[in-house]
Amino acid sequence: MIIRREGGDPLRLPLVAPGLKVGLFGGSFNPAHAAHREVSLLALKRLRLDRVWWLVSPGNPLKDNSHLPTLEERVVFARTVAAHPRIDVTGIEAALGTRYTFETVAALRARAPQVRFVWIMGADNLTGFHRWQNWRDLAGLLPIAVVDRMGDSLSATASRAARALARDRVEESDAALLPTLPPPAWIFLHGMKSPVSSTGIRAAQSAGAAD
Ligand SMILES: Nc1ncnc2c1ncn2[C@@H]1O[C@H](COP(=O)(O)OP(=O)(O)OP(=O)(O)O)[C@@H](O)[C@H]1O
Ligand SMILES: O=C(O)c1ccc[n+]([C@@H]2O[C@H](COP(=O)([O-])O)[C@@H](O)[C@H]2O)c1
Repeated sequence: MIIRREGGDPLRLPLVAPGLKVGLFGGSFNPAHAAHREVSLLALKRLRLDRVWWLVSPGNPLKDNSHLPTLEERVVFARTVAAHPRIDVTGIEAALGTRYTFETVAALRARAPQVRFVWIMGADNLTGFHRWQNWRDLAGLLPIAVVDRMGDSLSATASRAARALARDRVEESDAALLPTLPPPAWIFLHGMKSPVSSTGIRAAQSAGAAD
């Protein structure tokens, strides 16, 4: 399996061991920013994860990707932002040839069956989760941690997916148990309300370029 590490060489799946607790944090990372790092650190701490893998997407299947920088450019920059010994920035989806999260997670579980994977996403993604391919089956593949995001708390917790999965919601005080729980199981983690977004950064960059 190919990922890219420092130096840019194609590599395999990051090292795994039985029982390792790994958070999967997928995104366009166009560009990566401080809130991505903050979400990862929050998940590492609250879920007691061993590692977080950033899955830099070849292209979100629900977004227009015509102006997306190359995967390599996004991975290289994301590494400078992540800069943490327990965060691996990867291009796993390109290596697997998957784009939909359900396919990615199914492939990873098949390749590393003894790893305890958790899907991590911001609250905005819970709001639209019911539009993801096979979202109910995805929720049945691995526990999910949703991290609060400025402007998205209410729409996320009242969303179609949140209502459909209401019985599977885990108390926040049990966050450390989430990676070991049989799916479907999900949690909404408070403690972050960052307004930072890639959209805002791109807008500021364009405004700066126009000056
Ligand atoms: N400020 C934030 N707070 C919480 N989660 C965030 C925040 N920014 C991004 N995320 C989460 O990080 C993951 C990757 O997001 P992405 O790379 O699309 O960044 P983004 O800032 O949402 O980008 P864009 O503005 O282009 O949509 C998603 O699960 C998203 O919800
Ligand atoms: O599988 C899907 O149908 C699906 C639909 C929308 C988004 N996703 C994934 O959600 C993650 C966050 O996407 P983004 O663009 O908000 O950074 C990223 O890993 C996408 O591949 C997945």
